[in-house]
Amino acid sequence: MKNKAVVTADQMKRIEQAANEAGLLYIQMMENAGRAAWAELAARCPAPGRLLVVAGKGNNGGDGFVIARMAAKAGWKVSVWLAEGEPKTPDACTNRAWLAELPVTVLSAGEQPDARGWQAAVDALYGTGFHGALRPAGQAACGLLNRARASGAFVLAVDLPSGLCADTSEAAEGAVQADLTVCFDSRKPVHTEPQGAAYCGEVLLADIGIPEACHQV
Ligand SMILES: NC(=O)C1=CN([C@@H]2O[C@H](COP(=O)(O)OP(=O)(O)OC[C@H]3O[C@@H](n4cnc5c(N)ncnc54)[C@H](OP(=O)(O)O)[C@@H]3O)[C@@H](O)[C@H]2O)[C@@H](O)CC1
Ligand SMILES: [K+]
Repeated sequence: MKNKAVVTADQMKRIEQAANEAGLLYIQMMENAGRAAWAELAARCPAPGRLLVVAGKGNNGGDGFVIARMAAKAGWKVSVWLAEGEPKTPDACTNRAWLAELPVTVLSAGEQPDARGWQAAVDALYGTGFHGALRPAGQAACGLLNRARASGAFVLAVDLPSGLCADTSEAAEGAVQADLTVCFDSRKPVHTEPQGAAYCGEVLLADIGIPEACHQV
């Protein structure tokens, strides 16, 4: 794809809004984002194993539910940890509901999984909506992902590692260290500035189908 401009979280929201108004619905963008991230993970971890998806309450968590669905269909043994409780945004709720039809273990906020024994872990806790410091639940979830990585799991960050601010690259104490970050449509400053990029690992930009014309916002 073309090397697009780096955009802020707010610009990204406006680009997504323009795409939605042009007919590429938000839920389709979430589907495209989750599938693109899953494809990159599957390419790096081709043998199905145990996958942990740590999901937040926003649309970043929604992308994580898409990944969980794709992984389960591909034969992975998938657990989803709702680290901050049930999702709150409509599209994330829809994708959460679709998991009920699959052999996916869903853990509530109070059921923290073990950090060991995962081939891969997906950080779908916070994306562009994160700002400020981590609260206790976020600290626990980011800590778990970092311990899973220390125990050998390959960590994929969805859009950006949780605990980082997309616009300033500022890293909250305890932020996630990823092996791979798949970002969507356009890079944000966190992907290009050294302070943020150090947490991202490899950065891949995925096309989620947004038409070029929608970037003139
Ligand atoms: N828009 C689209 O169509 C598409 C968007 N896409 C995806 O959506 C992502 C953006 O989603 P989003 O805007 O829902 O925000 P998101 O990153 O999930 O975070 C919100 C959550 O974070 C929380 N939170 C924030 N700060 C916090 C703190 N300090 N400590 C603790 N919690 C904190 C906040 O909680 P609250 O403050 O409301 O209690 C809320 O629950 C984007 O990165 C991409 O992955 C793709 O699917 C493509 C289509
Ligand atoms: K994330």
